[in-house]
Parts: sequence; structure tokens; C-alpha cells
Amino acid sequence: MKNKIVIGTRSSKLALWQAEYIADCLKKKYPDKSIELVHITTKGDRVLDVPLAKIGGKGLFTKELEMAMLDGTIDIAVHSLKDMPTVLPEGLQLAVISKRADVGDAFVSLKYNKFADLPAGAKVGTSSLRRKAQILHERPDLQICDLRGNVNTRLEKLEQGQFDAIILAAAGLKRLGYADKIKEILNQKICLPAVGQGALAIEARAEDQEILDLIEFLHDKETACATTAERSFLARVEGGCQVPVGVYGKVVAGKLEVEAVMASVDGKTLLRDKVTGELADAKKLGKGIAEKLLDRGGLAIMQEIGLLTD
Ligand SMILES: NCc1[nH]cc(CCC(=O)O)c1CC(=O)O
Repeated sequence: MKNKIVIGTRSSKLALWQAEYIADCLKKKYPDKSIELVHITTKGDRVLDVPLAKIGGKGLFTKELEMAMLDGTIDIAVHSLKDMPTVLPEGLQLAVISKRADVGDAFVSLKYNKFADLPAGAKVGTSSLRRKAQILHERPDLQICDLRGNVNTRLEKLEQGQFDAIILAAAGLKRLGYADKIKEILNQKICLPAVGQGALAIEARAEDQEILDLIEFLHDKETACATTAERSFLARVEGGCQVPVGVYGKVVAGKLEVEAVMASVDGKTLLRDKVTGELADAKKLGKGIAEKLLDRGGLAIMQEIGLLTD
């Protein structure tokens, strides 16, 4: 029997919060085991001066952690589910999806209390094509500027006056103790979240039954079902975190509702749809709504930005 669980994590404050949160849950559940954190740097942490959409490559924030898991240096890796590619390396699996609390995108500004208060031409910082496309669709008059860096760096850039407002995941802000900076959660009619936003994922070796059993209590079935549909949508669209698509699944009265959006980067074309079905059909629902949107013009959008070739 293992008396030690080694958790791999990136070193950003958000990643550390997430890993420590999982470590605390494990310590409470297994007071006699030692729970260890190992810091690992990923390519996404090293390359900070290039817009995310241009670095490309899947698993920008996950690959080095996966190597460490496969060679046994660590037992599990804690990630934001949002950063996880849809296809994992052979031998690894998403073993746990934690309960999702905050799924939305937050409006943060020193000058304005609401997104709707932004004047024409206001500078809005975000590094995500998904946010950019949806915001421009709603407000073509705004200036969207690239904003890279971890959550703290992004807040600093706002405070230095580089932007009139920035948009960040509410979950990340709350985890780091910045809930008070959130002026408003963007209405989902304006901005649908990213696949998996707000949920934590624990990746583990697929064959390591002992570890899989030890972490199972952290798994949330409803969140897993909703995000299975979201990830199936993403798998069909063939993109990473940097595709202008948003999708949100939720369980309502025993049914799974999945709403999704696909947009051109300039926001001029935006396609949206919603489907409802059985929880057991999560994968089919996600794939189905992707196909519907691709048929309605999404394929042309993806081809135009070179993200999908067939
Ligand atoms: N792209 C980076 C990233 N990955 C996860 C989060 C926040 C936490 C989450 O969405 O679960 C963030 C920051 C952000 O998008 O503002």
C-alpha cells in the first residue's frame, strides 16, 4: 500500500492553489499518508512574450507534467480542466473532474462597473480568441488588446492603466482571493465560457488502480457529465483552448443542456445553438452540437483561421 502520493503542479500561483487544494483534500481524507508537491515548468510558463494563439501546440501547459507521470516522478497532476487537450497521451487518463463552482468570465475594471458601461473605443484586454470574438460580436466598437501572463500579471497590467477593462475566468480570480475585483460576471448570452472552465482535473496513470481508487472521492458526476459533452464538442472542432468557440453544459432537472457558440475572430459571424438530452448521451450531445454549428457555417470559419483542414 502506498503511504505517499506525489502531486505534480506548475508553479504559477493559480496552479499552486489548485494543487494545494487537492493536497488538502487528500490530507484530510488520508491523515496517515504523506502528500508531496513537485513543481514542474511547462512550455506555456516559459514562453511569455508570444500571444497564446501563435504558440499553438496542444498541451502547452500539460506536457512536461505528463512526462513526469509516465516516468513515475509524480503520481498525479492537477490541472485546470480548461487547459487539458482532448486527447491524452497513451497510458494516462482524466481520473477526476472536481465539482465546478464558478464557470463564468469576469469583467474587471478600475473605471467601469459593468461591461455595458464601456464607452466606444474602450481598450479591453484578453488573450483568448473565444472572449475576443464574442465580445466583438456584441460590441464591435471596442478595442480588444492581447493580454498574456498569469492572473497576477494581468491584474497588474490593468492597474498600470494599460486597459480600460480586462476579462478573466471568475474561477481563477476567486481561487487567488481576488473575488472583490470582479465587477460583473459576463452574461452567457454575450460570452459562453471555455470548455471545462471552472473545473479542476486530476490526471493519473490509467493502470495505477491504487491511486485511481484513492482519488475517486474527489470526482463530481454532474460536472464530469457536463464537461464530457463540452470536451466532446471541442474534440469535434479539433481545437485547443485558443479556438473561438464557447460551450457550456449543465444538468437541469435530470437532463443535460449544452449550449455552444462558434465565431469568426472579428466577431462578425457568430453561430449559436442549444441542445438538451440524456446524461448518458453527453458525448453524443457535444459532438452533435459541434456538427450542427460546423454545418451552419462554422467549418468555413475554422478553415479561414487555419484551425481545421477537413
Ligand atoms: N488560460 C489560463 C487559465 N486556465 C485556467 C484559468 C482559470 C481557472 C479556470 O477557468 O478553471 C485560467 C485563467 C483565465 O482564463 O483567466
